[in-house]
Amino acid sequence: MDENTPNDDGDDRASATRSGASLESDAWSSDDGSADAPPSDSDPTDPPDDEPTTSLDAYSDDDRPPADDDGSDADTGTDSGSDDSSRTDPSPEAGPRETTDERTADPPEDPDPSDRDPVTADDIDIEETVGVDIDAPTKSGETGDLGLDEVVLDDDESQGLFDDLLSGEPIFENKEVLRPSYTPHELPHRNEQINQMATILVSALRGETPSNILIYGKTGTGKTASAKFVSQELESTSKKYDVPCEVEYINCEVTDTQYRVLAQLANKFIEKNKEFVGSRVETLEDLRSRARDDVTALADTEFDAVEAVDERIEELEADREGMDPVPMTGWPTDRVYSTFFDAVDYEERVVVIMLDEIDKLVEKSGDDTLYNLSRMNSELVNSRISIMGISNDLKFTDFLDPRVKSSLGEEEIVFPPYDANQLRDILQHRANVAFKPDALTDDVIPLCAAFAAQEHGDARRALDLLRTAGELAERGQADTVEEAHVRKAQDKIELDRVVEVVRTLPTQSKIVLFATILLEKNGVHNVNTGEVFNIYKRLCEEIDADVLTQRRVTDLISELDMLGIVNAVVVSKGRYGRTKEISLSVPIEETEAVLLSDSRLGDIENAQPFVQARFDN
Ligand SMILES: Nc1ncnc2c1ncn2[C@@H]1O[C@H](COP(=O)(O)OP(=O)(O)OP(=O)(O)O)[C@@H](O)[C@H]1O
Repeated sequence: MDENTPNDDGDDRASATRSGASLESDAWSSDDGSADAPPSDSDPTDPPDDEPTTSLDAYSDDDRPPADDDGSDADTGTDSGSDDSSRTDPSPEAGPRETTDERTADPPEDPDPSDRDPVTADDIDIEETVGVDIDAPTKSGETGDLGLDEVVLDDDESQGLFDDLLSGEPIFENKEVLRPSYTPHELPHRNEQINQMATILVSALRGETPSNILIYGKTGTGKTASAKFVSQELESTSKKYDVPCEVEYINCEVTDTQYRVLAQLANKFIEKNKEFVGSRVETLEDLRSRARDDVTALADTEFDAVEAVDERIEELEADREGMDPVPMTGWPTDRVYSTFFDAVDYEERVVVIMLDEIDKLVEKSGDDTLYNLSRMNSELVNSRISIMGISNDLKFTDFLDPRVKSSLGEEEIVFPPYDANQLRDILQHRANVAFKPDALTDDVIPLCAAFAAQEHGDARRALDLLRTAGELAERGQADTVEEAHVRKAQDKIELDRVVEVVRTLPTQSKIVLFATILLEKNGVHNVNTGEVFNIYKRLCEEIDADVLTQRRVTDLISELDMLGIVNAVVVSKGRYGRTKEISLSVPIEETEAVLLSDSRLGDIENAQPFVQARFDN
């Protein structure tokens, strides 16, 4: 679903791109050299922009860790030192001894210059570097004969790197509250859905099997947050009333095969069973020792003699011995299934299995897991299970076996997208905890909410936007977060998304995109498929990649269009038929940098001749 979003945005930008120079006029533009230019135009002296938090940053050649600054100082030092390069000239006239004389002439009182005579050229280099680097004579007022101690002292000075950043009044009170990993205690505008879930799951607290639930809704509509909130409540209430009820959460995007789902569940229950056995054995051992002293300790227990307690302890210990965890690979699936089955049925309990991104599991490995889980209740003796599936793909049940479909969808709950007002409330709740008082100007939250509402009412996006805007303000050492920070944050997040999409493209699509970029960089806008294909072919030959047919390349262009990376419009050329005019919908420099970070495309050292050749044809 996310994939559609860049497409929309891309169209907007594409129209701007298309209004650029015509094919002929800029054909020989002076952009030529820029293919080799560093991708980012960020100012390397601006420390805030250097934070490597965005994926784009990773591709920026301008990013230098602060240590590089020191490095460049060192370079400067060496350069200035090289003014005196004659001193290190190994020619007979300028030997090491002369150098020493020149240097030792500076400090007024050298205790015994003659002692220095045997100094070698190597020694001089070290002194020279140290002298220039740390500027010691001026600082300490001592001689230029510096020891390592001074170097260490100078290091103390570099510890000021973070002082400036720390001294700025921080904007955030608790940034973690805005991160996706934070589970909020309050979920405004989700009361209805939360109550629906609670009404269904309350049967678990009565020892009955709750109906299976399917939760649908677009990304960022609070499905996971609400489901986790309800599970926490369920588990804490079950503890309060001492009812055995547990919730197991599985993210099927990560755990995406039947084997892994069953193994993960089996291991969780094995772990719990071991804990249960451990505490039971402890209690029984205590009982046994009391009963040995006084048999009446067994009154009101299920045991009539100390031997019976012994037997039970032995049984439990044997059980514990047999509780081997399932390895993450290697067992036949039936064995994993039966291990899970035995583990879950070891004790009396009601288990809710929460399968987040359940559509990913079905997509990857079919509906076997769901089938097996949904028929388990008819065979379980002590326990009961119920499935809570969460999906942002409304149609995934179309691929399910009808039996699974009907059993899984006993109850369905839909999470509608948030509108701008709802997002505003959500942001306000979080902002109260996340930011210092008065750190936000009045228009920040409404603007974040409005941007996110345009994108199918995604609360995650709204929170990201608010956090990024805060971070940008903090890095710019601003006192408050302002509208401009939100707009900058919106651009940054959009760019990060583009970078991620481009980075994960298949190589062939990357070559096609690179061909389009090369043309556009040379001022050739609204290129047609044939032109892209010609450059594409040459690039493939250069890096030894398979050359696809023009038809396939046209398909790849359509895919890039669907991802919002290029905009391809079919135009009629009268009697010459129809062709596709392609323009880029993403920022050129950044996209090119991402493409060149691919090891295969990075091999293309100078792409200019390919584009030149196009004009020669
Ligand atoms: N009503 C709400 N109140 C406060 N925070 C919310 C609310 N709804 C969503 N959020 C926050 O938005 C972010 C995304 O929510 P969540 O992960 O629950 O969405 P989702 O619908 O499960 O999305 P996906 O399908 O992509 O997993 C989380 O950080 C969550 O805390």
